[in-house]
Amino acid sequence: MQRLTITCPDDWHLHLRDGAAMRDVLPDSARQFGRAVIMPNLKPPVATVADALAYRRRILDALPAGLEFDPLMTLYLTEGTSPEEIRRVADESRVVALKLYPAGATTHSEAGVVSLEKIYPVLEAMERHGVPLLVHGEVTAPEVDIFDREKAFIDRHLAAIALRFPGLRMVLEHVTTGDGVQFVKDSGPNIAATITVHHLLYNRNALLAGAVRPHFYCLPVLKRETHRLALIEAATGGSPKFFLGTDSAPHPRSQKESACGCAGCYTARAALELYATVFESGGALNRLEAFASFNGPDFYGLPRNRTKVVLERAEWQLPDAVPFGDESLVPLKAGETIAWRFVERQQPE
Ligand SMILES: NC(=O)N[C@@H](CC(=O)O)C(=O)O
Ligand SMILES: [Zn+2]
Ligand SMILES: [Zn+2]
Repeated sequence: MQRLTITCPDDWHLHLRDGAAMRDVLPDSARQFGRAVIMPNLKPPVATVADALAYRRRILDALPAGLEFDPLMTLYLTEGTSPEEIRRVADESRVVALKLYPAGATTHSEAGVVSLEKIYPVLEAMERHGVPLLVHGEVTAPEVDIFDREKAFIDRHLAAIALRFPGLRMVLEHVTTGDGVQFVKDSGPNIAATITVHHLLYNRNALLAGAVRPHFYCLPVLKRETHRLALIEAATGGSPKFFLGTDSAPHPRSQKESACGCAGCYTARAALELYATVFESGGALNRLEAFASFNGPDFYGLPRNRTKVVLERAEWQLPDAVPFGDESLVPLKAGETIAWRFVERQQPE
């Protein structure tokens, strides 16, 4: 049996939700990942250090005994965020970044930013204090085609922010295009990106060819094959600027299989196994550890994990659905057989 032992990975972009739904999904992530950057798009948003620490406490209270998991919290950047709040973030190691959602770009982004110029004083404070800005990089202008919204965001906004705040550390979250990859590669070491496993596995045909398949609907939306190949090259190519961020985003089945379905793929059930599959088919299994376990902590200035995880090449079948509060949740690859299986986490000797 082929086995793969790597340093315990982290998930640098995760949606855990709250309450009973969170209790159902949290173990999937906490089993595989040592830490995760927890997205703040709750309703109401996690907007202050006090909110983030209260949310972190709820996560730790919901963590099953025996699992070691460190939630790295983020704040939702609004036009009301104050530069003083940035100083509080800089002084609080349990809060690691702020998340920028352009208003209307994605799930629970109503509280997001309409006018980027309004947050320049906050960006200036973040640059000064070394606090990273995590970006959902899509414009929302109705005349811009949904498949072009990432590139338009880079051209219209991200490039200008990078020029104006040259020391600002930024992560282009869930990068989905060759244009995004190129922007990150051409930028300094202060700019990086996370890559989801669903954008590595699928192009937009999965969503639209033959039938509309709502479980493949996420934002940014899946792109054409050339972009998927650019993402694979970025993830497996050895650059330290790209790291693992699942963007696992659970929504109840009833809200996915709907005339107005929510955006988000639930990938946490088999996240590491699916990344392993992608790296294996790219002939780059030896680079999985850097992508999953080294590049993220190095960018954030955090220590790499000391525990290890073991995967084995053994087939298993994902469930058709899993519990999610009062509802059910359909994982990515529901009912399908996959090639890698997570075995265990090992303590250092
Ligand atoms: N990725 C998604 O499609 N959805 C995310 C929000 C986000 O990360 O944009 C969610 O919270 O559901
Ligand atoms: Zn997003
Ligand atoms: Zn997300």
